[in-house]
Amino acid sequence: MHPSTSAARSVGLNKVYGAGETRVVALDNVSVEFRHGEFAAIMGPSGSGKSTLMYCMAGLDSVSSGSAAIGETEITTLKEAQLTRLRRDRIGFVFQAFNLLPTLTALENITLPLDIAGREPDQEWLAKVVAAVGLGERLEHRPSQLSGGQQQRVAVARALATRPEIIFADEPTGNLDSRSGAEILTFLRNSVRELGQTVVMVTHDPVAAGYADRVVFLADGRVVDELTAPTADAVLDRMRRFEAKGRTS
Ligand SMILES: Nc1ncnc2c1ncn2[C@@H]1O[C@H](COP(=O)(O)OP(=O)(O)OP(=O)(O)O)[C@@H](O)[C@H]1O
Repeated sequence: MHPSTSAARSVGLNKVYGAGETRVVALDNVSVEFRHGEFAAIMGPSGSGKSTLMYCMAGLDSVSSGSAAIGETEITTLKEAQLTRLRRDRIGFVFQAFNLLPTLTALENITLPLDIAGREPDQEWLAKVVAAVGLGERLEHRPSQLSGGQQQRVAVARALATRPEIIFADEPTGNLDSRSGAEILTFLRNSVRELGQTVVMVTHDPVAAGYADRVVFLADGRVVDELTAPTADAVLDRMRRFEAKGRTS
């Protein structure tokens, strides 16, 4: 889509929570770039700053200093209303909890962001997304009539419906068994490969990270490494090294 530009970028990003005794440096000078058409994973031990990085880069949380951009738009200086619009129009989100509306059907949940934005759906695109979700007749079912994996597929389709510049997914397989998790990861993988989407996913799981094109590793709020074309084994091996280092330092 935009091969030469980045989909999201941070430069020298810092995020500090609290003050005095309770001060926590969640992000320490993080510079990272996610390219258009890339499926990237963010990994690291618990508390390393993965969710904070995602939230700051997606304009869901404020930064303490440094810069964060979506495409060419610097987001740290935007006013709340502008940020809301940017999130609505340019970003898709998938969370660990599926966050579907219980009174709407699966299909209505998928098209909800378009309705909220008052946008006419791109019918061709929507048809592709709906076909990719693979729910068939269950599209008319309500979330409570769907399995966890099916509900999360609806949530991914909802994120795709507006054809956002980038999708941020926070532990999208965290609530799923391994088979449903694999379906979601394949769906995300295909949305990048076949539909040209850009996905950044926070995960704990080396198997999930193995679906990505690239893994960025965080430790203590810093980017400490990255791996291109990762396998689950290579990711696990890297994680073990950081954890061993953490114990000795
Ligand atoms: N709202 C908050 N107030 C104070 N400290 C916070 C807040 N949110 C996060 N932190 C702290 O910032 C650090 C990074 O947290 P973050 O949730 O980004 O880590 P994570 O790598 O996503 O962890 P996990 O894998 O356990 O979800 C942690 O030390 C955490 O305790």
